[in-house]
Parts: sequence; C-alpha cells; structure tokens
Amino acid sequence: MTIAFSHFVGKTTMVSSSSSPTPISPPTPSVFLTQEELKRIAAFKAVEFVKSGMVLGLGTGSTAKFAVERIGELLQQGKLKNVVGIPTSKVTHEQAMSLGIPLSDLDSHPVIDLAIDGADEVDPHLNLVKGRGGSLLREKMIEGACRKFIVIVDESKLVPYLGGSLLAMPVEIVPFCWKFTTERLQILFEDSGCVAKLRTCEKNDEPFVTDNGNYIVNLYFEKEIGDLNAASDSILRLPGVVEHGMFLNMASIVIVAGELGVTMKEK
Ligand SMILES: O=C(CO)[C@H](O)[C@H](O)COP(=O)(O)O
Repeated sequence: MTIAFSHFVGKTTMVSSSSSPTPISPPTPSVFLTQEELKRIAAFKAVEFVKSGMVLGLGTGSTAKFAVERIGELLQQGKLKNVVGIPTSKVTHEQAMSLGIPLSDLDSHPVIDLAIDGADEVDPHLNLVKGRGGSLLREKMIEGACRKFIVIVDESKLVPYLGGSLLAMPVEIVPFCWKFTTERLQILFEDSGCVAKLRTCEKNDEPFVTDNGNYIVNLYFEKEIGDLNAASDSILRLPGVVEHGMFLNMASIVIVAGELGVTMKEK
C-alpha cells in the first residue's frame, strides 16, 4: 500500500516495482517499520537509478550510508560496473574505500551523472536543509556539479518551510573570530527570532571542526525565514562565512519513505 504526501507542490509519484528504472527492488514497505528501515528503503530505491559507467556523488549521513552500501554490494555482485564515486566527506570516503568503490574527485570529474544524499529538512518545493552531519560544503560542491541529484529521506524530514523542524540550520564559517561571525549571523535574522550558536562536540564541548578545518554555527529560527534566496545571499555576503546548509532548487528528485509507502517527487 502506498500514500501520496499532500506536503509536496507539483508532481508526486507513488512508487511501485513497475515504475522502477531497473529491476532492482527495495524491500516492500509495511507498517511498524523503524526509521532505519525507512532510510534503507529510500536509499535502495534511489540506487535503482544508478547505471554502469556513471560518475556518482556519494552522500553523507545515516541514510546515504545505506545507498553507498548498496552501490558497493551491486559492484561486488557484478550487477554494476565501472562506476566512480565522489565522496562528500571523509567518513563516506572511508566507507566507500572499504567497499571497494573506485573513487575520484571533482578536479578529475567536474561533471557528475548522479548524486544520492540525505537531508535534514525538505520543504514542499524540494528546497533542503542539509549539513547537520557537518558535511555541507563538500555536499554542496559535489551535488551542485551533478546532472541529477536524488534526495533520500524518511517522512520525518518533511517540513512546511525551511527551519520548520526548529532544529539547526548549519552555516560553515572560518574559525578566525568565530564569535564575531556568529553574532553577525544572529543579527542578520533577528526579525525571524534567530538564535545562533557555535556547534560543539558532545564529548568535550570543543568546537566541532569540519573536514575542511572550519567551524559550524547552528541557526535556530523562531519564525519563518521568508525569502530563501535573499537569506542565502545575505549569509554568503558576510565575510567569514564559507557556506550555508540551505540547498535551494538543487534536488531533482526526492524519495520519501513512510510507514505506508514510498513516494517520489520530481521537479
Ligand atoms: O547533510 C547531511 C550531512 O552533512 C546529511 O545528509 C543530513 O544531515 C541527513 O542525515 P541523516 O540521513 O543521518 O538524517
């Protein structure tokens, strides 16, 4: 049984095995699935779009890791051949290496056929918040260079507007005078009741350091941000900011796994 999520604006497809681009089928959803199982189902569905010979952006996080695992498995089984992976983080690099997935980078492969990655929030227009795993910069560089970007989420990630989960919207900043930059970010969005906080590591309360040697400031919004493109521009104009976690108009397809089925939303 499948359901269509009224959340989305535009075309939503209810997924069945007949709509699969390849004969590889994920486990069939049923009730009482755990969040991990839902993530795995969305990931398997996305990997059905992978074809031999493709250059692939490999995402980061607990959902994307299932996609990387599946790609490794299909390579080992000989069902996929000659793919090259471009990892979006050191963690994914390690995982892909351990699975024997051939790896490269954007310098050697500036155009990527397909990227598959998770997201922290998905709004009805397929805009995303990403980077709660801290890999937003590499993710944005790699996913911005791909022909098709498939986002895989469980239904808990759907929000009516970005910032709507009341969880963090991350911004990567240089460590130099991070307090100054954090304050500037908070002031920028004071009309939206924004609170800006440096991300720290749970184990020692030290600043969280990204794969690029930078810090992350988490923005928490009390009210809707409003014009997302204007917000993006003003964040990026602040000296000290490297990148933010709003991925606007980048997703080609969002695959959502829910208790009652899988839906696929295309731009
Ligand atoms: O952007 C990311 C990492 O920087 C992740 O894709 C995002 O945080 C979702 O992660 P998960 O699948 O573990 O919920």
